[in-house]
Parts: sequence; structure tokens; C-alpha cells
Amino acid sequence: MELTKQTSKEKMSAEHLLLTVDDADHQHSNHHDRGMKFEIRGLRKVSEAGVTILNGISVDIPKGMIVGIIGPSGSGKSTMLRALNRLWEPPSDTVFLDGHDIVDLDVLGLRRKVGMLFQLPVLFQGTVADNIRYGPRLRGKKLGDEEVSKLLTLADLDSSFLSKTGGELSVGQAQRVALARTLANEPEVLLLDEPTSALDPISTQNIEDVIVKLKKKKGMTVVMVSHSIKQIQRVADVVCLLVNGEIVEVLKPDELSEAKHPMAQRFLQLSS
Ligand SMILES: Nc1ncnc2c1ncn2[C@@H]1O[C@H](COP(=O)(O)OP(=O)(O)OP(=O)(O)O)[C@@H](O)[C@H]1O
Repeated sequence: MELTKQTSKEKMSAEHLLLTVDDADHQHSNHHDRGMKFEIRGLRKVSEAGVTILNGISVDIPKGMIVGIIGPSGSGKSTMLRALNRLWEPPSDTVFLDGHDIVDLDVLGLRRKVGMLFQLPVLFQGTVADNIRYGPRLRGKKLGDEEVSKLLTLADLDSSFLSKTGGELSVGQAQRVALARTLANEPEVLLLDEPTSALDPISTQNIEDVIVKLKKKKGMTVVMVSHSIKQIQRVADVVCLLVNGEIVEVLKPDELSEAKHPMAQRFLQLSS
């Protein structure tokens, strides 16, 4: 994968950060039946108290890529992520999905296309199968047992989980059910807000494997907030460093040690 090389200063002053992808695997795969791109342009958020939370973020999130978002606590990572499916409503003309301003899209349709997974899974009452059938049922589609099992397999769980309830699952298993439930909506993009921070290393690896598989086999676009530099290095194709509501660096995972911004360097030193 080649990203257009820019100096840090050029990056900071660029109106937007354009990632040019030249990824042989990305371009020549036949499996890419999912994935949409986001363009974020000058995204700002100021709190009611006048505090700047996002300070004009501009970045492209290309189709079929895993984009990692890292940065210190309170830097605006979750706020940025939540703008992408309008859990926080961004201003018009700032977030575009395949060229469409997302505030003009039907919000439920947007959230089907742009699925989200949080730090802690919250399962609905009923069985695992009920949870997975929930989203499609809202659209009048009844998933058969085979389809439900396939979704479970995709999330690395076997059919023995179908009849279990939330209380019978570990947090890691529940997170995989939450992932299967999101995948039941056939999303094109996955937003992941620290999806493994409550999980043990094995469950973390399971989720990471599924995320990478979804990108490779389905061409899913993934935006992942993580506090773990190592995780981002394992999973992401490109990393955005967010400091004080601004993207100060866009790097390949193996270039993270070359981050120039002082806050970014400090964060990276403390995290590694
Ligand atoms: N609705 C809101 N009103 C006021 N302040 C907010 C609101 N939402 C977020 N903030 C503040 O904005 C800043 C960024 O929050 P955000 O949760 O996006 O950061 P983060 O980088 O995801 O942090 P963490 O890594 O701790 O989860 C924080 O200082 C937070 O307190």
C-alpha cells in the first residue's frame, strides 16, 4: 500500500488529507462486494460551554480500508466516529458517504449501511438468534436458521450459541454476537469504538481476526478507535493521530514511530 507522502507541515496545512491507495491486494481482489468511502471536510464541534472538541477535521476514509484512529483521551476520537453515523449530528457539508452529504440521508438507512460496535456489548433480551434476527426483522426480513448460523460463523462463533441468552455469555462472546447482529444488517462500513478494550487477549484476537477477514473477504470499510498502538499496528492499513480535536498525522502503521507532532510523540512513547 502506498500513501501519498507529505511532510508533517504539508499535512497540517493541507485543506484535507488525501490518501492515495495503491494496494495490489486491495485493487485486484474479486471479493469486494462491500465498502463505501467517507470524505470528511472541515468537521468542527464546539460544546455548549464553548470548548472546541473537533477543530476542522478533514480526511478521506477510502473504501475497503481499515483506518485506525488513535490519540490521547479526550482528543475527540469517539466524537469523530459518532459523526459518521449521526449518533452526533455533524453540520451539513462536512461528512460525505460515497459523495452524499450524510445529513441528507435517511438516518436509519445510514445506520444500516454504517454499523457500529461499542466498547461494551449490550444484547437485547432473548436468545442470540433473536438478537441477530432483530435488525432484518425491522425491515420485514426473516432470517432463516442457516443465515443466522452463517452470521455467527462470520463472527467466529458456532451454532451452539444460537439458543443461549446474554447472561450465559462471556463479554468476549457477547461482543462477537453484537458483531454478528451488526453484520446481519449487511453494512458497508463498520465503526468500532474500542471494541476490544473490555476483552481478554484471546477474545481480542478473535475480534481482530474477524475484522481483518471482513476487510479482506468482503472489502468492508472499517474505522476503528483504539487505545492500543499494538492493536492498530496489527489491524489497520492507515492510522490517523488525533490530538486536541485535530488530525495531526496520517501514517502507515509501521511509520508510527516517525510521528513528528510533539503530543503525538509523547502519546506514542507512553503507549508503547
Ligand atoms: N456532548 C458533549 N458536550 C460537551 N463536551 C463533550 C460532549 N461530548 C464530548 N465532549 C468532550 O469532548 C472531548 C472529546 O470527547 P471524546 O469522547 O470524543 O474523546 P475521546 O478521544 O474518544 O476520549 P477517550 O479516549 O477518553 O474515549 C472530551 O473532553 C469530552 O469531555
